[in-house]
Amino acid sequence: MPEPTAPQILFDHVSLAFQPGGAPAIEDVSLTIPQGEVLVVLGPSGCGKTTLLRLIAGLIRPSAGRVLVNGAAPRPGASSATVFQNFRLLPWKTVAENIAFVLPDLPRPEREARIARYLGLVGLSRVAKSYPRALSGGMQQRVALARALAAEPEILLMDEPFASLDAQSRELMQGEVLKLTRAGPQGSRRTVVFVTHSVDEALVLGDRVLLMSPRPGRVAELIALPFARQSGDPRRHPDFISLRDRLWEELRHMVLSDPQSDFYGRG
Ligand SMILES: Nc1ncnc2c1ncn2[C@@H]1O[C@H](COP(=O)(O)OP(=O)(O)OP(=O)(O)O)[C@@H](O)[C@H]1O
Repeated sequence: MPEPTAPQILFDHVSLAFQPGGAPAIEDVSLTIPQGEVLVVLGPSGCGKTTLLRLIAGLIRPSAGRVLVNGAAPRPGASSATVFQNFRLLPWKTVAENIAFVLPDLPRPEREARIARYLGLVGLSRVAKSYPRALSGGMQQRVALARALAAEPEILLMDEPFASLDAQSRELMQGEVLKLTRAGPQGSRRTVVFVTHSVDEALVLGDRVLLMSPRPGRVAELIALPFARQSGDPRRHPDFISLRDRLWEELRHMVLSDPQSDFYGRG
């Protein structure tokens, strides 16, 4: 399979401080993400994972350096859609209306077809007419995922989207993300930047893993996964366990050596 090459997302020596002159949340991050890649971002709490997503979404601008998406500064809502951990469904709208809300410009038959397609994909066709309060937290999160997918963005930004799901739903949803991102020829595949705290999830879903170190957030390592896009369960690949152990050890070390971490100096 040919390697994807075009840098759809470019970070060029990017630093960001939330307060002018304050300590940077992320510092000197340089990175290219080709079209169609699934990049999983892993790192201790506070290392700037969400900040990275918000920069790609165009919600914040770098204090130094450049972020480019398709060669231009990103504009909110232009080429990406985000699935947050804290799904933001509108409580006064039904499940179907929540999804319709992000598709205002589509003619009605097409809009309804999209709603049906993506609700089917997340296994929730039967609750289209329900209100969010009638659904479990996990089901609401799947609606939020369907809503982001239904917009069919070029880039899908996922911020711990499965953190609140039960183990079974989480695994099923990971399978759906894999189907979505693996299907289709290069060029038609969606680019995904996926933030997680789970090393296993990172290794199952990613083409590459970006490991970030904290305070300020920097690129600690970029790892091309040897089992990405291969048939079969990546967890059975001979390199899976050793890579998982290594990443765990690096994360553990980062947390134990961070003076601002609750676990500083332990272990
Ligand atoms: N709006 C903001 N104003 C000031 N500081 C902020 C703001 N948003 C984030 N920060 C700080 O920037 C740093 C990076 O935050 P960010 O949320 O990107 O980290 P994260 O890796 O996603 O954390 P977590 O894993 O806990 O979600 C943290 O120190 C955080 O306190």
